[in-house]
Amino acid sequence: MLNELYRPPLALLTDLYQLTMAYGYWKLGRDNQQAVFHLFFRKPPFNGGYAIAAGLAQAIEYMRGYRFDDSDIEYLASLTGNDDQALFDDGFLDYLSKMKLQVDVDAMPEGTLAFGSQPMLRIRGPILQCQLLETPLLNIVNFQTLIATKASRIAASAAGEPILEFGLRRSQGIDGSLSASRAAHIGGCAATSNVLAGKMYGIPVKGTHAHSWVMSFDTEAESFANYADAMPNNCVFLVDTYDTIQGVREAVKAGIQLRNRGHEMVGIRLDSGDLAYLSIEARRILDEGGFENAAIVASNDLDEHIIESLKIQGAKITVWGVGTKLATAFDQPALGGVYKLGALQDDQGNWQPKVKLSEQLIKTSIPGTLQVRRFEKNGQMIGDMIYDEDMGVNPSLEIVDTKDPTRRKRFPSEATASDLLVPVMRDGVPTGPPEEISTIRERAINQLTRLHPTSRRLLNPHEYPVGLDVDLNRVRNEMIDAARKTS
Ligand SMILES: Nc1ncnc2c1ncn2[C@@H]1O[C@H](COP(=O)(O)OP(=O)(O)OP(=O)(O)O)[C@@H](O)[C@H]1O
Ligand SMILES: O=P(O)(O)OC[C@H]1O[C@H](OP(=O)(O)OP(=O)(O)O)[C@H](O)[C@@H]1O
Ligand SMILES: O=C(O)c1cccnc1
Repeated sequence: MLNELYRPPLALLTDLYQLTMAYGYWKLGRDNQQAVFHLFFRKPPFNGGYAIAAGLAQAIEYMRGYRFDDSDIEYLASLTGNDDQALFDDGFLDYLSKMKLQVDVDAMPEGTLAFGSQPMLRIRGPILQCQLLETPLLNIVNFQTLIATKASRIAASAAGEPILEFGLRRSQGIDGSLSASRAAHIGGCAATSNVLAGKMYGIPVKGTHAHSWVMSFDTEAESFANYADAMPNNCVFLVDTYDTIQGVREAVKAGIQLRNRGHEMVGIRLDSGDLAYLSIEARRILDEGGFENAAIVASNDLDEHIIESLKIQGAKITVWGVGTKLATAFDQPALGGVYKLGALQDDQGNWQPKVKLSEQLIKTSIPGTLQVRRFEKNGQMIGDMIYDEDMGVNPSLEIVDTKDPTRRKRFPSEATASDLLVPVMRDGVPTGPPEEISTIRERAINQLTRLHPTSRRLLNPHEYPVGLDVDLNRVRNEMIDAARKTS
């Protein structure tokens, strides 16, 4: 199923300007000029200290099947410019119809902790092809990275208690929901209510019942009894349709009947009112009724901040149902990931680094063919270095902050170091099968334990050190000076 959704023809899933540039490169005979682009964000979302890389499997799936089919070519042939003449000529359309993707992609495996300014993906290949890929790669990776990060924050606030992702009904369209469910699981959610996402991506699915079930019977007691008859092995009773405390008492009665028939009630769900107070009361009633192990699920517009607050209030919630605020990344609906040219090969086959200037240093691009090296000591991540693979790493192991060049840090030589971008595609062919989602999820959880808690905290986290290798920093400064002089 994963293959079907991202299966071609999806080559038109790009901005028109990518095709106008592609046309220009083709006309100039520059279509095969080799280029390197990097995909990165500048600042972790939600004012947090980190992001969790996600979406690579779908990005690879998208590229793996990349082609323009006959109907795509027909559509492109129908586009006209302001003189009503065709936008693209037949030779170019023929070229597109025969084009095979020849890019090399190096990327952070999904579930890797990512920080500002560092490439999560590096795409090298014919400039025309790299350019066409910009928009779909950003579309796929930006959203999943955003949601995986949100889920990770929510999971952190629940401190190990399971989160059920309930976002489907309020998420942004069909793939908005499916990829949100996938990314939410990577970020730490235990299960989803989205059955198609469960089937497609191998995510556990879970569900309770709605208020409509209770309302469809004359009494709440009758609704619980009938639900227990129908679903004895999955009984979570929604107790807040009329009076929550009375609802919990009815759940206990239904639970006793169920137990007499050899089944155990899973728990209850609260969906309104003061969740701290009601969960404490519900716990007492359930315990007194002999249901010490019954779960108390809570839902109702939850996010990491409300969950944190409920925990401080001593809420007795054991399972958290989170929908809207998670699947729509409510407080920051987009990750500002960008895709920038790093280097171009000249006629002699030499790589020429490229830079884009900006008033703000953080927005000035980083030239070169970049790699990210992560340093760790005593099992803790101590900082990341962005370096140019062609220049290598300066033996000083010193980094310079990308925003403030006066801030520098030197890594100890005994620190362990690993490069984060690994080959995932060569000449348009994936280097291996997609990873299991459980492997990705475990990677995210494991890496978080290696990030210092001060960088993990939800509010005003300590900024994890990321900087440029000193040689790369010097070359970048020289290029900035030279570009300013000529502009
Ligand atoms: N003890 C609590 N502390 C902090 N926030 C809470 C607490 N209990 C519930 N909330 C949150 O308060 C928000 C709004 O709750 P509100 O009381 O408006 O809705 P409600 O009780 O569900 O009402 P309705 O019956 O209209 O759905 C929700 O996001 C909910 O998760
Ligand atoms: O609040 P969220 O985090 O988005 O979680 C999903 C919400 O969706 C359902 O409500 P809805 O009113 O749609 O249906 P219901 O009648 O089953 O409660 C559910 O009861 C949750 O409150
Ligand atoms: O199973 C549930 O309780 C559920 C599913 C979707 C949305 N809200 C709740």
